[in-house]
Parts: sequence; structure tokens; C-alpha cells
Amino acid sequence: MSMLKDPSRKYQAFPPIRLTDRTWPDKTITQAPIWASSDLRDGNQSLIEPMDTEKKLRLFKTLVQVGFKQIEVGFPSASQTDFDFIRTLIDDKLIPDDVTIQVLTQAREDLISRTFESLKGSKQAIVHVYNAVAPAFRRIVFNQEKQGVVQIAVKAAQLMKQQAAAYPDTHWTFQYSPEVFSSTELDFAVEVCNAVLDVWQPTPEHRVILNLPATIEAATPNVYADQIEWFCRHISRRDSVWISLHTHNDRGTGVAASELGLMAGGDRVEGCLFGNGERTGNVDLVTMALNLYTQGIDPKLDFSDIDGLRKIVEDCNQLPVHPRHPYVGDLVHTAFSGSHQDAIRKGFTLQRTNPEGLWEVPYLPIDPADIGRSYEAVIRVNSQSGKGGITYLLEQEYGISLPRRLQIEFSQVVQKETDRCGLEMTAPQIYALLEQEYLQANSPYQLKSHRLQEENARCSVDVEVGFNSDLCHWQGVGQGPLEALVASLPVQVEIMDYSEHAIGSGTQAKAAAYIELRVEGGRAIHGIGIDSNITTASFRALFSALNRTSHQQ
Ligand SMILES: CC(=O)SCCNC(=O)CCNC(=O)[C@H](O)C(C)(C)COP(=O)(O)OP(=O)(O)OC[C@H]1O[C@@H](n2cnc3c(N)ncnc32)[C@H](O)[C@@H]1OP(=O)(O)O
Ligand SMILES: CC(C)C(=O)C(=O)O
Repeated sequence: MSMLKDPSRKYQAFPPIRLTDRTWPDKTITQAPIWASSDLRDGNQSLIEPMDTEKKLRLFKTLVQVGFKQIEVGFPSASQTDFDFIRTLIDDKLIPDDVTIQVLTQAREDLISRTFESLKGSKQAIVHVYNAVAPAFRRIVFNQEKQGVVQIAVKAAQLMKQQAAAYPDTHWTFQYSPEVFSSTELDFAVEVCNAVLDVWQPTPEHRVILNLPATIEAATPNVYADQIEWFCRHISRRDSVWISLHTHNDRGTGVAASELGLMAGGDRVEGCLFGNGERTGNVDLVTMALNLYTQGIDPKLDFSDIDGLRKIVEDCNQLPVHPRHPYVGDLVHTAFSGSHQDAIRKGFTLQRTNPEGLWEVPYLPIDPADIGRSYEAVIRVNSQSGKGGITYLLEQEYGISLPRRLQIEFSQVVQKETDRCGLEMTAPQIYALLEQEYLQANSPYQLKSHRLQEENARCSVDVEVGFNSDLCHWQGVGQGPLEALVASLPVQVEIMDYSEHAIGSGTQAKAAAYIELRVEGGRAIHGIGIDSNITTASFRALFSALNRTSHQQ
């Protein structure tokens, strides 16, 4: 078997929705939807090993901490583990007053009564019932005509009403999902839902939830948005219903579909953290929420410690989060490539001058600090990197600010090394290379010591220099220490550029000095000196450049 030359023999294009006056493309999302986490149900049912009670509890508490107010906690009629877990939540009073748990059931009598039994004693709960309504499911799964499928839903709705009446101390909310809504004839989806609403008789004060799943994502996200807008226009009692979106990610557009679905009238979004869920996953609620955040909208979910959250979710799901996963992947705030690093470094420098201003660092749609990440991993260096990245790491990790031409010179040294080893270079490795190349460039001339005297604005210097196995004394006079040192040298040099800065502060502070030197009319070469004494640092820089010049001749 191989891919078909003519895939239309096997696959059909999804038909477009007839909605020429669609309004959603002109809408924007201006507030967070009602979030409902399905991690403990849809997420859990898709795991290789479903969570045990301990893991479920851990994840439940985490979801509460993040700020979810509606949490689907399981399918209690399906397994004793789920049933017991729900009992634990209720009996041990682990559900905060402002959190509503939700449970799922098929539209079958025995399962519905078991579901209500599991919720006995809860203050409030959402009971979520579903049956598939799409043509293929009617034919293949239920072997029913449309009316048969409507009857399954209506009967379940009636049973739920009866069961709820038997437990009057709980505040019940009903939820119905016409499963595979996205592949169902729209008028039929509305027909089934209207029939369910006729049973439940919701009011604006006591609404029900109609959850419209893209159980299997089958079209571009604009089609889902059209479906939602069409549905919202045609459903009866719109003001008594919360329209809930439940998208999967089969085509990789689960987030886009939910976002467009919100523009099209959705009130609520069900999904999982980091996109866990059946097959390619449910819509990723973290991405959705942080997408809102980066548009300046409070998502009402708190991801201030996104790495801590990821760890818990990975432990509970026993599934890793991809390094490229939006916002949370290990590499998503990291730039390896030169032009990105350059732009990021400049962006950070500018941002620091106005920390309260709008975030505008190129290539970083979010400030990593807002989600608890350090800037450490923002720039990493390999053979694709340029001077910007190297400079950034030296600045951040070692407080060393190389002057521009020295950045260019040193980046070539790093480039040679990354090309040679083919690996990433960490900040300590880059610093080690800097040390080796500049700070340890002490042959043939080794600065042993120096003595300075200042008189009448004249400086005289006496330096002790190791040269081969000899010890020499060089003496010179000038207006400043550096000029005096230059005058003492046995070769003709010209200082093309000099700069210095402090590294750190207080008693631990050191000075870094940078010199660009031309020796006897040759090529300009750089040197670096670091010392707690600024004059010594500048002398070291000069010797570093002098020695490097002799290596390069
Ligand atoms: C898209 C989703 O994520 S939907 C949620 C899916 N999640 C799960 O199914 C996880 C938990 N489920 C289970 O553990 C089991 O399915 C149980 C315990 C609920 C039921 O198990 P079983 O009774 O063995 O039945 P099974 O799941 O095989 O059910 C198939 C039967 O239920 C019917 N059925 C399936 N879904 C529904 C539904 N939503 N409403 C009514 N009947 C349904 C099928 O037509 C089939 O009927 P048939 O036996 O007359 O042909
Ligand atoms: C039960 C429903 C909402 C579901 O999980 C789906 O259709 O994907």
C-alpha cells in the first residue's frame, strides 16, 4: 500500500456551509470563555495507562489551583475507579464551593442512574450526556434512522430530569453533546438539541449546556466557526443555553477551531492541558488561554509556573510535552539562529529602559518571566548563531559587554569551534573559549608586574615582562598609564580603540578592559584584560592584544 495518486477515490472534501452572511470573521475575542477542563475524563480515557486515584486527585487539585471552575472528573458509570474517585471528592469535601464537577455518561438508563448515584451529596454538578448523531454513526453504531437517534437523546434527557428530582439537594446543570456534531447535518443537530431542550425546559436563570464537539476534526477551522454561528442562529431558547465548544486536533487546528468558534458565538470551551486527549488530542487550553493573554485579555487561568504545571501533567499522564509545544516546550523561547538572537538582544536592551511599557521583544510573543521562566534558555549558541547570541550570553552570565568589533572577531572564534564540534556551546564553554583566546594569551610576552609613578600629570611606568625565559624591564612615560605602557614597548603600536566597564558591584567588582591594537602597521587585533584593578586590567588587555598579534603573524 502507498499513497494514492488520486486520493478522491478514497477521501471526500468536506462540503462548505451555506452561510453567506456569516458575521464571525469580523468579531474579535474580548474576554475569556467559561473554561471546562476535560483532563480527568477525555484526557484520561486517551491514556495508555489511565490515572489512578492518587494521580487524579493530584491533577484535580492542580486544575483547581490554576483556576478552573468547571472540571469534568470522569465517567463514573464506566469504571469503579472513576466512581470511587468522585465519591472521594465529595465525601472528603475536596471540591471548593466555587468549583463544579462534571461527569459524562452515555444515553443509557442504567448508566445514567449509576452516574447520579456517584454524585449523591454533591453541592452542585454538571451531568453530561452524549450520543452520536452524525450519519455514519447513525448507520454504523446505532443502526437507527434520525428519529431513533433523537429518541435516544430525548429518553436520556427525561431520565436525567427524573434522577435530578430524586436528589433535590444538589444544584444540577444538564449538558448534552450531539457527538460528532461537526460531521452532522446542521439542521439535524439543531433538531436533536431542540428536542432535548424541550424536555429540559431551561431558562436564562437556569441554563443548560449544549456542547458541540468536533469529535473528529474533519475540515478547516472556518467551517467549524460557520457551523457554530449557524447553530447559534437556529437553536431555540438561545438565551437559556450555554454553547460549549469541544474541539479535537486531528488536522492540527484544534486551537484555531475553538478560537473561531468563540468568535462565532461559543460561550464555553472544553479541552485539556497541553492538548492531551484522544488521538491528536483535545484543544489545548493552555495555548488558548495564553493566546488570549498575549492579546491583552485576562484568561482567568493562572499559568505563572508553567514548568511546574507541565511536570505535574507529564507525571499524571505519563506522556511528555513536545519541546516545540507552544508556550511550554523546552525550546519555544529559545533562539539559536543569529539574526533572531541579535533582534532579541536588542529588544531586551530596549525593554529594560521601559520595563512597564508594552512588551515588544522580537521573536518572543510572551515575556517568559510571566509564566515563570527565566531568560536563561532564551538564547543558545550553535553553528547557526551569530555575534548577538554570544554577546548576550556573555553579558547575562558573566557581565561582560564586548565592544562591537570585538563581538565580530570573537564570534568567528566561536563559529570555528561550533563548526568543528557540531554541537551547542553553553555559556561556560563560550567563556572558556574567551579565556583561552584572550585572557590566557600570555606568550611570548608575560606581564609579571608593573609600577606606576605620577608626577606633574606625567605617568612613568616600569613593567616587568617575561619574554621566552628572560625577565625584562620596560620603561616608558606618557600622559596616562596606557600611554606610558605603549611608550615602553619594544614594538611600534597604535591603539585603535579602548573601552572598559565594571563587572559586578561593591567589593567584589572587577574591571574589564578591551583594546584594539595595530602593531607595526599590521591588522588591528583585540585584547581583553580583567582584573580588580582597572589599570592592571588595561595593561592585561594590551598584552593580550600584543600576544595575539604575534600568534597571528
Ligand atoms: C467521543 C467520546 O469521547 S465519548 C466518551 C467515550 N468514553 C468512553 O467510552 C469511556 C468509558 N466507556 C466505557 O467504559 C464503556 O463504553 C461503558 C462501560 C460505558 C459501556 O460499556 P458496554 O456496555 O460494554 O458497551 P459499549 O461501550 O461497548 O457500548 C456499545 C453499546 O452502547 C451503545 N452506545 C454507544 N454510545 C452510546 C451513547 N452515547 N448513548 C447510548 N448508547 C450508546 C452502542 O450503540 C452499543 O450498543 P449495542 O450494544 O446495542 O450495539
Ligand atoms: C463526549 C463528547 C463531548 C466527546 O468527548 C467528543 O465528542 O469528542
